[in-house]
Amino acid sequence: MRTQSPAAAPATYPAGPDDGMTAVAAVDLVKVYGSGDTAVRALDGVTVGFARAQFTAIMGPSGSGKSTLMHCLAGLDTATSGRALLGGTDLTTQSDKVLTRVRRERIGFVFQSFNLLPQLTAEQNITLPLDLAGKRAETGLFAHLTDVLGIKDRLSHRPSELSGGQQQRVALARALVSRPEVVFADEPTGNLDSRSGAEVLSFLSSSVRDLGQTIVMVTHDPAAAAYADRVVLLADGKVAGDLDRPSHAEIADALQRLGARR
Ligand SMILES: Nc1ncnc2c1ncn2[C@@H]1O[C@H](COP(=O)(O)OP(=O)(O)OP(=O)(O)O)[C@@H](O)[C@H]1O
Repeated sequence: MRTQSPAAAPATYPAGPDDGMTAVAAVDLVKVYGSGDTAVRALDGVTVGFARAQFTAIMGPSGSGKSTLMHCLAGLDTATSGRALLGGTDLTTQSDKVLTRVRRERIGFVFQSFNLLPQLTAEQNITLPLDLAGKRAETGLFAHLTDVLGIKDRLSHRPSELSGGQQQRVALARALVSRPEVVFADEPTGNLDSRSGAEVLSFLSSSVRDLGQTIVMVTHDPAAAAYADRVVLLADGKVAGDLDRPSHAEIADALQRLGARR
């Protein structure tokens, strides 16, 4: 394990978050749910950048703010203060209408529960974000993704006719086919057996190498996080660690130390 690689975005920004290497970033991000005595400070001044063409896992104890951070960076939730930057766009100052377009056109999502539309075929699910944006897939990308993901002969099937692993592979193709600036994956292997989960993680990691995709994944599973180039640890709404290409054992150890600190 190294503490810093040349490709890794620094946790703070000597050159500023618009340094051209950073796909998405939080700058002193604060999120408070509720008010008065019942207020919860889910994010307590998080500053972290996620480099282009890198696979980062976000980990931390339950309630540490992982989902809140991802939701603020994806324009699904609004921060209380600070900045959530996607490329040069500060999501915290955008209207709901702009945020809807940003989510549809600039971000790919992969969820634990697949979130495919049941009435559409696999192919229609994959092309839906492009269809909504009135765009076509980059030449060859649809064929490449469906080939690599092994779903070419399943394209006319509906989700109910596919296994969980196949459904998640359809969701991966949907997330990547528009070449989004970042793919956010929320526990993408949470509903899969270990073999299907390993296939999904291998694909995510190869899409960084082969397509230059930027991926940010929230996970509880150290084995899943070990596929990432970098692991950012959260605790109590703050960044509590930043590991460069850690092994499974190093991740498990860091999580244990965080748990013991509480
Ligand atoms: N809508 C909400 N209203 C009030 N409090 C919330 C809300 N969403 C999250 N929280 C609180 O904010 C804190 C951070 O929650 P968050 O879901 O981001 O953590 P997490 O690290 O993703 O947790 P887990 O691993 O259990 O999914 C927790 O204390 C949680 O109870």
